Amino acid sequence: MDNKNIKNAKDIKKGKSKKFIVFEGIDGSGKSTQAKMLADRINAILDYEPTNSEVGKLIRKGLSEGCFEKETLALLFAGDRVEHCKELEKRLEKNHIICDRYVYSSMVYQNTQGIDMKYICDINKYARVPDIVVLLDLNPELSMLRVNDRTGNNEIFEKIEFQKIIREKYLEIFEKIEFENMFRPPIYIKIDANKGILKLHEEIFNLIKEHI
Ligand SMILES: Nc1ncnc2c1ncn2[C@@H]1O[C@H](COP(=O)(O)OP(=O)(O)O)[C@@H](O)[C@H]1O
Ligand SMILES: Cc1cn([C@H]2C[C@H](O)[C@@H](COP(=O)(O)OP(=O)(O)O)O2)c(=O)[nH]c1=O
Repeated sequence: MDNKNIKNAKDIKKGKSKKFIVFEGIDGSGKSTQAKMLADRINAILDYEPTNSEVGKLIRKGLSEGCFEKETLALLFAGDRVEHCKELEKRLEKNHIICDRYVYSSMVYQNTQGIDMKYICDINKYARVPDIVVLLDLNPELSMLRVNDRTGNNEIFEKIEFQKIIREKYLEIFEKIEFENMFRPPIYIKIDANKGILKLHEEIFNLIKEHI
């Protein structure tokens, strides 16, 4: 498919192996919704980060209570990812795996909080590079409207000005800079997420099915 937002498609071996697919985007961009719909459609296992491991639970506590230094959070996210990646290879022998957030979230959020990008990459160096990354791009004013419709407390990151910076950082790493580094995936797809849930799902499925 001729889509200017798909990069590096030549490198992927369609149908040869199960794929590790990652969804990224600002809070409320629709990652969880779309990751689940795609997982159901292609019969994939659905993962997410922070995970539900003990480290992941600690992270969620830290996010809601604001009780960790940013340096500590960066290390906890990396540690949670090490645990997540431990069994990934084995699980990929049998199933596609879709993950809601991954190392790119650390590159964007922890860097925005002031942690050096090289350090973030170093502490995440054992993270497996995904086959496909889907970036859901959305104006934070729209995403925050969606999030405020959700029940539960807003976490510390769910502030509109912060989300604007996060969106820009995603676009920046996606367009050129850090995606050129060790975590550059064979395929990455940027999608305008400002459309209905079903329409967005069809668009994502049509782009992904070319490669799995
Ligand atoms: N395309 C969409 N249009 C309108 N609302 C949406 C859309 N996708 C998701 N939502 C709603 O917005 C909220 C945030 O979606 P969610 O998938 O949890 O986002 P994320 O995982 O990126 O934070 C949820 O209430 C969800 O039902
Ligand atoms: C995976 C990851 C998430 N985060 C942040 C982003 C989110 O604000 C928060 C919780 O993730 P998540 O529950 O996926 O948030 P949402 O559904 O609102 O998108 O953790 C990081 O800062 N670094 C990371 O490496």
